[in-house]
Amino acid sequence: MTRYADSSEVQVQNASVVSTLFVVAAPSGAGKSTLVNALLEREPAISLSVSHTTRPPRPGEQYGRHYYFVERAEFEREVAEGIFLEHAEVHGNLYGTSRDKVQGLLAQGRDVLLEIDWQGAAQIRKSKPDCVSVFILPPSRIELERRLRGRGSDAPEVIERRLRNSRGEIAHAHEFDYIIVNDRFEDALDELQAIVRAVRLRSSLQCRRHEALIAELLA
Ligand SMILES: Nc1ncnc2c1ncn2[C@@H]1O[C@H](COP(=O)(O)OP(=O)(O)OP(=O)(O)O)[C@@H](O)[C@H]1O
Ligand SMILES: Nc1nc2c(ncn2[C@@H]2O[C@H](COP(=O)(O)O)[C@@H](O)[C@H]2O)c(=O)[nH]1
Repeated sequence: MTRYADSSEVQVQNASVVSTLFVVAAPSGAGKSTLVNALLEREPAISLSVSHTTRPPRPGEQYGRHYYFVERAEFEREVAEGIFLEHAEVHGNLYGTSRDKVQGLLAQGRDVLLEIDWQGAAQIRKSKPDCVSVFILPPSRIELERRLRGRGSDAPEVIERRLRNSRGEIAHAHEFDYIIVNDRFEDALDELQAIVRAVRLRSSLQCRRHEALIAELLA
């Protein structure tokens, strides 16, 4: 097996498996989770990383499915132990991505998607420069507020805080490889899927994936 150090791409010779790490970020309420969940229905081969967080669960959220909900002291211990590939404080709560889970999936040749904030995306870009990052924008501030309030999952003061923070988050949109405006949902979903498919096609056509065939043809 040939591994490319410090890269999100892992090639397994002969099996020609190449995996990609996708990063999706957005201001709260832009529709990132709804888009990602719909993408995973269309593209079930992508694994979604389940984050650790100190945020209390919303009604209906399950431990291990939506998040690993932990106390702040436990999260801080895990940070000290180095278990996170990236971690950040977002809207007053701590969030982090398990290093072992992501590395394990990539090593198996699975594409992995991280739904994280811009600070985590910046950390991932440093350690995994081949990652593919997408920022989701709402079509307007009024619509962002309408979606956050309409979701009905957060207290009014939490919604106010997230709306206030959205300016600082949107200021980092230009750091991402792609931007999608989530106005008409189906259009945004098609665009997200198009990015995934284009990246996969590009990976499948890379020269190093065909080393075994070239060697066989030259033998
Ligand atoms: N294109 C769209 N048009 C109208 N409503 C939408 C659209 N996309 C998502 N929504 C709705 O907006 C609300 C917020 O979406 P979602 O929970 O996916 O946001 P999010 O970006 O993941 O937020 P957070 O970061 O807080 O988890 C949901 O009620 C969702 O159904
Ligand atoms: N840096 C990270 N950010 C994360 C992670 N998991 C989620 N998030 C981001 O936090 C906010 C709020 O999420 P919510 O579920 O409380 O609405 C949102 O932007 C998420 O993308 C993570 O592991 N690392």
